[in-house]
Amino acid sequence: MIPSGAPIVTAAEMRAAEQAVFASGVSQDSLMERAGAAVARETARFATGRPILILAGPGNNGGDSYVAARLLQNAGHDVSLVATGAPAPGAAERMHALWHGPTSSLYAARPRPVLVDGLFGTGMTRPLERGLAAVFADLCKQAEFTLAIDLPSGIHADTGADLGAPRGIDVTLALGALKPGHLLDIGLERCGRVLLADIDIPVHTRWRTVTRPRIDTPGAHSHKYSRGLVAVIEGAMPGAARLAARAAMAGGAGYVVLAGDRPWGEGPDALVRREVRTAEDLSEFLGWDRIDAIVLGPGLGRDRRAEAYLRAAFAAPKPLILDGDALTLLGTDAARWLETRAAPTWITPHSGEFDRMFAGVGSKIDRTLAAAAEARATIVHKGADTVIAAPKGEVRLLAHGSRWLSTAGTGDVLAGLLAAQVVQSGKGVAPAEAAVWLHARAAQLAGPALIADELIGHIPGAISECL
Ligand SMILES: NC(=O)C1=CN([C@@H]2O[C@H](COP(=O)(O)OP(=O)(O)OC[C@H]3O[C@@H](n4cnc5c(N)ncnc54)[C@H](OP(=O)(O)O)[C@@H]3O)[C@@H](O)[C@H]2O)[C@@H](O)CC1
Ligand SMILES: [K+]
Repeated sequence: MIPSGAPIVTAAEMRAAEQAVFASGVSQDSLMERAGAAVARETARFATGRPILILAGPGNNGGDSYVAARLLQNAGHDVSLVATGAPAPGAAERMHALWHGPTSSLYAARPRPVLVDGLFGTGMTRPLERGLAAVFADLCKQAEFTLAIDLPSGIHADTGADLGAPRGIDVTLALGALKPGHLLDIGLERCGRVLLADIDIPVHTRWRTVTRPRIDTPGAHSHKYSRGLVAVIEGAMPGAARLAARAAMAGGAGYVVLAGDRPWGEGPDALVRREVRTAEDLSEFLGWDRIDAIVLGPGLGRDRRAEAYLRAAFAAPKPLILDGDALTLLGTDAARWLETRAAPTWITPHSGEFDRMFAGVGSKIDRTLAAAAEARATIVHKGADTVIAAPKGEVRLLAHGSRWLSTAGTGDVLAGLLAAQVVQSGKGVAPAEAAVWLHARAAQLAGPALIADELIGHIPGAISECL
């Protein structure tokens, strides 16, 4: 469980925020006392009287450990401490000097029921040394409850990459703000439950976790067109487009048209069919001024006609949602193509599609942000760690994704749901954030081993939580 709408900052931004606090007259010691007190509070809450082993690394993460150890001991807990080296000069060293309880070296450490990991936090620069990682993993394994201070040692703060983090961390207490490492890559699965401790460090960022949207009940004068018309374009695999169209309907669009060469195909009776057999037919249809958003890509195919459909959709001056085969067709020229569009565009690649379209280095956030700026499109970079990025620098990270979403068709549902949010809530990151939240919530409501068709049935339930 990760707090919704919580700010996310990189290690460097966190350090800068700390420096600003120091510049305002707060000492490093008092900030470390705040951090250590938060750690002690949460540890005590979960320890329920059991003996505690605290691991203290050489940096300020270790400094937090020394504070927590002292406060827990003063409160009557049975605390022992393991130090992996001499504390760094400054606050950590001073906090070390204030600890008067039992201390051992890592290799002499005996497991205890409660383990607090204060080895490394945002300062991890390289993989854990093998011997240390093995002892640490063993102590975690033998503990009944493990809490990591700020980040599990062995998770890269900015990327979530695995630098040797153990399994079995129950709670990670993020200090001041979430870091990308809590939500990305291996970090997402190794942090356990993430709690956020407010230690009074103001942070300014455009990166947040996805929040529940507020959705308006249709007004007294609402009608099918005012609630938005979504056009979904069918292709070689019509089931995918049908899923997108049904999801747009369930997502609250007022009118959904499925355009393709199967004018009397299956689907709900409320789904309007429009016969489109050629790119010319499609261009003519997309010229209809009632259309508020177009979905292209689910099951489109990659043949000549698909390419011509893509060109027709690009030429239409309407909000456009591109997924699946449309993204594959864009290929490595994606950014060049996308940035030519005057109307807003959203693309929803999974990592394979994203990597085929965009180069880039850094974390998933860095790469998605760079691609969004280059393509001038809002990108929903799907995965267990979904990242939404907009051209002007906003980022949203999904904190409650369901692993059960990794089945065929769930992406088509997301594309349709996104179109429904685009026609209802406008530009940029907001509709993408709403769609991603509803999609994830519908998946939770659908439960394990869900299939995409069932997911659609749970969208209204997810919406009802947003009214
Ligand atoms: N500033 C403050 O007052 C506040 C800070 N806070 C706390 O401080 C944490 C950040 O502290 P930090 O910057 O000191 O980094 P930290 O994570 O302790 O590690 C740095 C040390 O580890 C070393 N090292 C790195 N990787 C290594 C490896 N693989 N194997 C071995 N060594 C390795 C590295 O060595 P070096 O790379 O320099 O050789 C350096 O000595 C933050 O997460 C939060 O808990 C909060 O309490 C708020 C107040
Ligand atoms: K840690």
